[in-house]
Amino acid sequence: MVNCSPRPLSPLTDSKITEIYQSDRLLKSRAYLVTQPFPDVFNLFNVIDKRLHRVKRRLVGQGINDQAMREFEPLMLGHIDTFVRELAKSCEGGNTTVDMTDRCRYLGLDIIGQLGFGTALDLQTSSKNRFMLAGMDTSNFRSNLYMQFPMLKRVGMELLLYPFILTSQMAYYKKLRDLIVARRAEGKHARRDLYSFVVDIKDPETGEGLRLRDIWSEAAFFVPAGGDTTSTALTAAFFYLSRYPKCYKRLANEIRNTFTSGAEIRHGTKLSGCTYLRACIDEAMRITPPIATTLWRQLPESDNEQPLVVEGQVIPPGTEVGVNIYTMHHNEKHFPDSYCFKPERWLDESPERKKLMHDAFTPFSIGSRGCGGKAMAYQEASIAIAKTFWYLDFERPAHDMKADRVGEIMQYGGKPELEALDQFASVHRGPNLVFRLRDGASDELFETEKLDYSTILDTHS
Ligand code: HEM
Repeated sequence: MVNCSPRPLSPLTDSKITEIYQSDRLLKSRAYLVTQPFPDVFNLFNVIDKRLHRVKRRLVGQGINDQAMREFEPLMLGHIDTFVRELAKSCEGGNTTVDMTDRCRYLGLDIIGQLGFGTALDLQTSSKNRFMLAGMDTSNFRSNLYMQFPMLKRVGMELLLYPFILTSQMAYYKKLRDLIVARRAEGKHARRDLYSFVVDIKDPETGEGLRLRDIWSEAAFFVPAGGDTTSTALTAAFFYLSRYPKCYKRLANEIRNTFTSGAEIRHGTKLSGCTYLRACIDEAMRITPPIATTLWRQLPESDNEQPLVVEGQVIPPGTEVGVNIYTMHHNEKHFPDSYCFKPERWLDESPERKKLMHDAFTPFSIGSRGCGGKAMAYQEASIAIAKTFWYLDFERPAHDMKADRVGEIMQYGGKPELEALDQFASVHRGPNLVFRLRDGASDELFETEKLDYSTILDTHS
């Protein structure tokens, strides 16, 4: 193994995961600070100070907790129905292949735009705002580069990147700013969107509220964090289900025997009873984590009175420690035959083996800095996959070998894997799939176009 980055290696054990990510003393590494747009602007992602983090997290949490998700669900359903209708439209006029990375990213951004600013960005149905994806990619690439090699930012790498930043990233940043300005004009609590919670964040020491640049910085984190992570979970699930026919069949049976209509597919006991669906999502995120990287933590230089011990090793102040998510998810001790897509492992194994798996499965990370949007991610992914299986069938484009291979790499033992590059969030292409409407599904699906989702009430206990 070659360590290319100027970072310490991170030996892999599950007890390290808890000792590092649940430690009260280890904070996010100072490397996160390279993502600050200005030295005095912190967002929920890069804030290191514990007190300020708690204030931000508490307020933002109100916008994405279970209750908020229940209220937001009708609007989420509207975007997911559009997702399925757009897939169904690809069936018209022959076998058109659909790149699922694109489709899932459009869905992700439409949902986060709605949740964040109460606005429909309409990436799924119009190309107008799709430039946001390229801008977001450049922004993630740049942040990841500096997080891995903080020195590059200091030596003026920015000047070299500037021409690229100018074009795509600046257009994306301007769009975020325009969204905020438009939302601000409506008044603070005109809607219960994320903006309405974020805007109440105050510095615990000074009591000062957020400036435009602070809100912009929160948005610059939220859009990719909420919009472009669930999209990877979804893309990966479609990838593996198209390559494992037995899993496809078992999931199709579960969905089609649980529900009696597409409209019934929403948050509630029937959906949470679809245990194979949940196992497929977890297994897809295990093999292809939406964030596959090492989340570095650090003991502050000032914390030097008591030695910090992680698994018997003293961690000196300033040293960065972390466990790589992708590598842990492929640890054979926890996941035998780890390159094989086996949703059954989450259901059929003994309690001891299940514990071993859960100890090592951390796509959302754990501890106080773990993901705030886990409930939303599962809700969105479960409904999108279940609705797709309800209305459609899909398969690989057998007629086009080249299209079929997009995004695929062969791993050990000839196991197919969705190729994902670690740019903090995973970057991928494909899979290309061909869809077919199920018998009798067309009428119900296209009826959804006429629905007013804001009138759908939460009828679940
Ligand atoms: C499958 C989808 C998702 C995955 C795998 C995921 C994963 C993660 C991970 C690994 C972190 C920790 C990052 C770090 O330590 O630097 C994180 C943080 C976070 N995520 Fe997610 N995420 C997902 C979806 C979402 C969604 C949908 C939202 C909300 C709209 C969201 C909101 C957040 C927030 C607010 C944090 C910061 C938590 C804090 O520091 O307090 N995530 N996520």
